[in-house]
Amino acid sequence: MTILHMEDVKKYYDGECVLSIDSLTIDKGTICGYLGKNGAGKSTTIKILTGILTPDEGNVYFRHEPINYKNPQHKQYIGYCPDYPAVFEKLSVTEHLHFISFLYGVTDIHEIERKIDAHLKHFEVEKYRHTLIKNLSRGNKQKVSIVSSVMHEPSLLIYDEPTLGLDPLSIRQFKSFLKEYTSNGGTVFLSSHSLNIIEEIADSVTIINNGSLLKKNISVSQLQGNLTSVEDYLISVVEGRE
Ligand SMILES: Nc1ncnc2c1ncn2[C@@H]1O[C@H](COP(=O)(O)OP(=O)(O)OP(=O)(O)O)[C@@H](O)[C@H]1O
Repeated sequence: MTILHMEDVKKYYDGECVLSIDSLTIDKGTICGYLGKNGAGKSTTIKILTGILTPDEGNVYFRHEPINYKNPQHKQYIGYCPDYPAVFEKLSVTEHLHFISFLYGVTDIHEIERKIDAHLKHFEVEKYRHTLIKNLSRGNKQKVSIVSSVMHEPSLLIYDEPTLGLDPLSIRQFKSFLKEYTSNGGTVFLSSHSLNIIEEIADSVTIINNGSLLKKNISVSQLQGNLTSVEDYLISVVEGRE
């Protein structure tokens, strides 16, 4: 089943077309890796999917309903994490997570506390629960940002380079976090230059270059079956050899 679908979407900056996607579908319950060179258009796509940016042409459908960009209701079903810690620096970790939960209409304090405990434990940052976020390291702020994105139990996670600044142990925790999330029916659209993460957890990859999709929903296990790494595949596609 398709959870998100883009159709004939275009975005222009200063009259120049930086994104032109004829169609893109994200299937429920999968982890879709979104790959491409610097400046290819990944963040622009993600900002359109999350409702941060409005497309200049075309439509985006969430659960088959067109998104109304003047009032993007689908935001409440989406967890977004950019490549920088999207956190309120002046709040403590728990204050921040309570605040984000309230913003999304989650009001059961016990339920919020239960989630905070579980997620902080998962990322081994529970000792910082009362620390002001401004006093955390960059990587720990990023973990709080990741946790913030799931407090309202979204059905779709859209992540733009979420592991920037995470150490190898935290990256392992991040991978198991996403696997658990999808095992409970969640869907993930993950832009990342860390191809080892994509190789390990993604079901499929979609490749963008110069604002257009070159490959869509290519099965990672099929690539592995052909003894092709995601890295080799990405480079050969971008260089026009695939
Ligand atoms: N606010 C803006 N004004 C003008 N051009 C922009 C703006 N934001 C992005 N662009 C341009 O749009 C194109 C796509 O940028 P985008 O940030 O989507 O790339 P990306 O694939 O996410 O790159 P990276 O891997 O470096 O993060 C680039 O050419 C970029 O210079």
